[in-house]
Amino acid sequence: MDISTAYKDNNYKIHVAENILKSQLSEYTAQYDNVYYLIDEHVYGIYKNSKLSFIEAPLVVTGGESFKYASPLMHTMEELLAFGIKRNDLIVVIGGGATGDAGGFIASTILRGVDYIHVPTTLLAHDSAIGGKTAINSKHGKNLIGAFYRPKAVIYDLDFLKSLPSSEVLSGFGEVFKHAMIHSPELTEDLFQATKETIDLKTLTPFIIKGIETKMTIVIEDEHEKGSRKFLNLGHTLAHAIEYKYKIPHGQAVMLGIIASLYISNQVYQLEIALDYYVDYMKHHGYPVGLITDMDVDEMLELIKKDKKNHKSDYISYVLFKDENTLTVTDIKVSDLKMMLTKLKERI
Ligand SMILES: O=C(O)C(=O)C[C@@H](O)[C@H](O)[C@H](O)COP(=O)(O)O
Repeated sequence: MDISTAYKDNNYKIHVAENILKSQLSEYTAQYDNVYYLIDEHVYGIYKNSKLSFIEAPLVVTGGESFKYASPLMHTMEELLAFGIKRNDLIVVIGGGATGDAGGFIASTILRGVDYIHVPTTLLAHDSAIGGKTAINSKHGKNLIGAFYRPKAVIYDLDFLKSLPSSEVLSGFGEVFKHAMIHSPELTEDLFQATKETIDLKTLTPFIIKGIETKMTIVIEDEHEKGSRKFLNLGHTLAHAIEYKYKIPHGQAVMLGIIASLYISNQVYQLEIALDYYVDYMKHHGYPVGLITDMDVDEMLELIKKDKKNHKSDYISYVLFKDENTLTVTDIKVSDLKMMLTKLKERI
């Protein structure tokens, strides 16, 4: 299936299907004199003699989140410059969300911008590869350095998902779940039902596609996150802090962050969202819900204060439900948030 973006210009396609990488990629690479491949070391280790054997001399980069720091990033940039990369060359980034974020950041800054193609290899990356956000981490927190920079295409070969360990499936599913919640209560309930017992990749394809479409619609209306794109950060305010502190996979932290968002929505907007329904479901699937009980609220707040959505000192901009169908971004006083997170710890 191909999904096309609908920006005013500079559009690109998201190709989603099994076993499409080589054939689909060749349609793009044929247009460039030089193509540089940045591949996550874990992905390359698994597929170098099979799906990726057609790639000659790739740059194999540090796997996962540890690639998203200045030092490994500069190393790869220096390598690209040493090879003589030119502005009219292409970079193909193959890996999960972290590789995509950092690879996209390299493409957006090297020579002030070189074309790139995302080849996401994880479930999580059905989210991060869409919408042109690139990022690396700082000692002050996650994703604090980056740019908006559209790829030339996204080639999502679902075959890669078959080798994912269960912790990665759980992580990616966090973003699938988030997209369903953003889409509608009906889609969320369908997803609950489809995954009541197990999260099985075979049943997820329609939800992944729906997730991509949901995200695309929002990103096209607000590419630079001035308004509705902030809704895509549902659950991320606490998630980024938990992920940064406890080094758990991003989407697993997002699930914990969603619990916090629902609890805070109930408090701020006097809603009656059945928190236990969500908490029990997440515990059943093995999400580390206990970290909410363990977290040091002051430490979390220090990280949350650095969130890019914040625009007023002493207030945190939080994505909340104001009714069961409607998301909103609400500025919450740090002292009030401290009280609510402390109560949530006791509530879980
Ligand atoms: O694309 C977006 O916009 C999102 O907010 C999607 C998030 O799920 C994604 O994880 C993003 O990288 C995190 O948001 P950030 O803006 O704080 O980096």
